[in-house]
Amino acid sequence: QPRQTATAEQPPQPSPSQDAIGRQPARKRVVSDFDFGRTLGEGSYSTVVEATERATGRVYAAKILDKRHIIKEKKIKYVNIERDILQALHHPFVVRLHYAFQDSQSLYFILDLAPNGELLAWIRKLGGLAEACARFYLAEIITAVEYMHAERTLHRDIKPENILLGSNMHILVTDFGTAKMFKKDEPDQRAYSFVGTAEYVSPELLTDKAADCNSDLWAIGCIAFQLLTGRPPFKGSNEYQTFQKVLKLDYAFPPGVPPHARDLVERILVLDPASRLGSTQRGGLRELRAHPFFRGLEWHGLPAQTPPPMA
Ligand SMILES: O=C(O)[C@@H]1CCC(=O)N(CCc2ccc(Cl)cc2)[C@H]1c1ccccc1Cl
Repeated sequence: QPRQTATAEQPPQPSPSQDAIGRQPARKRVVSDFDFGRTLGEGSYSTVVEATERATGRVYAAKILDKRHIIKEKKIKYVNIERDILQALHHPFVVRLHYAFQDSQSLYFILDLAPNGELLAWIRKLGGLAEACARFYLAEIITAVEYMHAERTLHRDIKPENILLGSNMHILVTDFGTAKMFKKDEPDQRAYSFVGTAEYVSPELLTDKAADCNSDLWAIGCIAFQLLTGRPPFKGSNEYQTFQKVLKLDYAFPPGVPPHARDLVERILVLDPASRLGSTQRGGLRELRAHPFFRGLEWHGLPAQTPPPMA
């Protein structure tokens, strides 16, 4: 590519390998580009540690997976799915994958750091959020899931442990290892290969193993209940007992839940997926925005709003 000679009128054009303002292209990162620090969390197939990029001082969360363990547990497919979906999703409420690399032992996902931890910890600490907080964070969760569904992606394991809080106290949805991204022309937009976490699993997944957008909607209903009361609606002494409660819609509100909030949960936690408020058959999650519980909430521009103080 002969460099064009700069003339008075024609400033030097950056060569194709340089981006617009002449910066170096994004070089493939390697392990030695980072200093790894304290452990932030342990998953069944991964460890998340703080990672500082030496060249810039930027601090990230590094999700490190042991290759031998992944192979032994036959999870290679899930790792590739997580990588592809993280790479494809770009939204302020979805954790961002900055770099992905590997060495002989491990795979590394360099992700946004979420300094304020899991939403679950806040719910437990406060015993449930004040109505204004519950409204705001439920709206952010609905916004994030609506974006994923628009990208033909089912999360399939939405729960307060997978909803992190950034330094600005906005949400960052994480853990896409069990998500499913459909191709544009895929006729059957249902997934048959995975069961989520017992407290948030939908009845249709337990009966006919099929999960779709309405199953993520069910999880939103469970999270709404938990944001308001401090506990998930369906909780048995073991997984089987929890499944029984889900299938029988066996849950009850404690006293003190505002009527509009209760009504919203009751309209989502419906056994028939198509009849749920916000179901794909009823036009999708946007239907939730019109519910009286959200009266007064400005849905547009949530990422730019200041979250209400966590209480
Ligand atoms: O998708 C990519 O960017 C590459 C493509 C080339 C490649 O080899 N990998 C790793 C594939 C892989 C997945 C699981 C195990 Cl146990 C080993 C290798 C992919 C990869 C690299 C780093 C981190 C994750 C992944 Cl999936």
